[in-house]
Amino acid sequence: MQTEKEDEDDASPQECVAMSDFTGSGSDQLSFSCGDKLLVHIKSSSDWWWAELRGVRGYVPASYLRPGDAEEEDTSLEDPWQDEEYFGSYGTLRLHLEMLSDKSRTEAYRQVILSNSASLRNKVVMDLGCGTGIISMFCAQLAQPSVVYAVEASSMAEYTRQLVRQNNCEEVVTVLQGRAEEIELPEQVDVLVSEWMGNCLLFEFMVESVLLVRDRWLREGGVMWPSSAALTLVPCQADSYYAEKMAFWEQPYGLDFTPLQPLAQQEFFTKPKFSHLIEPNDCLTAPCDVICLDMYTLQVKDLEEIKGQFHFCVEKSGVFHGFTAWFTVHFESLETGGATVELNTGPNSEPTHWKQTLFMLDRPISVYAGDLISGNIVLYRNPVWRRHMTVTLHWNINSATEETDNCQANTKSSLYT
Ligand SMILES: N=C(N)NCC[C@H]1O[C@@H](n2cnc3c(N)ncnc32)[C@H](O)[C@@H]1O
Repeated sequence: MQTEKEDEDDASPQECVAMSDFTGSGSDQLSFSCGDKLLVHIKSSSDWWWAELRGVRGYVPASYLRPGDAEEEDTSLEDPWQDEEYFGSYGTLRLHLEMLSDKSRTEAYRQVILSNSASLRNKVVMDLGCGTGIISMFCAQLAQPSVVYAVEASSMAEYTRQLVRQNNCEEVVTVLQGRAEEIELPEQVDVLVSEWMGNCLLFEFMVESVLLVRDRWLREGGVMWPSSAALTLVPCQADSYYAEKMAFWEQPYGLDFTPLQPLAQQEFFTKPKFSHLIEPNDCLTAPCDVICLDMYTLQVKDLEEIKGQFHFCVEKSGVFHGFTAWFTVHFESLETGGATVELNTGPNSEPTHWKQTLFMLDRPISVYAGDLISGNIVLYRNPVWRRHMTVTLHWNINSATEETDNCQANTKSSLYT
């Protein structure tokens, strides 16, 4: 409960920076990510302060914060892009095997090249973040571009050169090792193709590199592949996940372990579950595209905070365990009026290695046909760790049944680690 004092607005709140992630428990604690800038209004005690982050107030552990004007600690020594770890992970085969084994993803890019093969003749292409070079080699095999600049920052690039030679593509494909936004090309490109999508569409924020390269190397009238991207959300039930992580503690081996359930909620339900596979009939409503990105107009500054609204009408009564998110990207045709290719990572399409992302509610709630779940989603890019973001969901449930015209305000903030 807020004391009288905390209701007052203090004269001059102090800006502090979070030194690590914190996941609040209960409704009066405020969650934040490492690097977030908070406004401290009241230093209620030596341990807990009353603070504000992006308009939401709550208690925060004082030990997690340092004054905003304090000397940057050794975190400034670390790369905010964590490139060593990031490109290191792409220097091994594990992630490339996962991506190449994803037929839905890889065949979609193949289909894009195939269906535009005639128009690709004599075109200059860049494959940004080419990995093993699969898309570049599709271009060389299925079309006749004049050149494909296959750009790869990780040490995989040296193997990519071998694969290009091994598959007789060296006439067309030139492999360049380096961060795409830092390399020099001899010419502008007609087509910028990249497979940049991460969990929840934006995680990794490779999309920033795509935008920087677009602005520097894509010629006037050039084509972006993907051309657009959408993040889709749906309220869902997640019985098996709930049973596995929460109901489990009710009576393991005949004992009552329910005192551990608050811990389980904190540990398992406060962060998103990547690689969740939702069944179509887990969806409680029709899904809604909450964020739509136009790859021709999207700006890097827009990535700091991306907001989307949603209004869901419950189609069938059930248990509302959480929200599931996925993305869809579209590849426009090089020919006017030509067919657009779609890569959809949702539950009604072939599964992909991204699967879907599940945001569990702190506690499930029964909903009934006709109930309205409306609110908004905000993707906040981490101001320090530039490949990370926080996803915050605010929603209300307006019950359709007369007896309970409850309108509960709820907030869920899921931190990406
Ligand atoms: N979520 C994804 N699609 N990740 C694919 C990332 C692939 O692109 C590479 N990559 C990511 N960012 C960049 C960049 N700015 N420049 C060059 N290669 C990059 C990365 O090494 C990996 O091979």
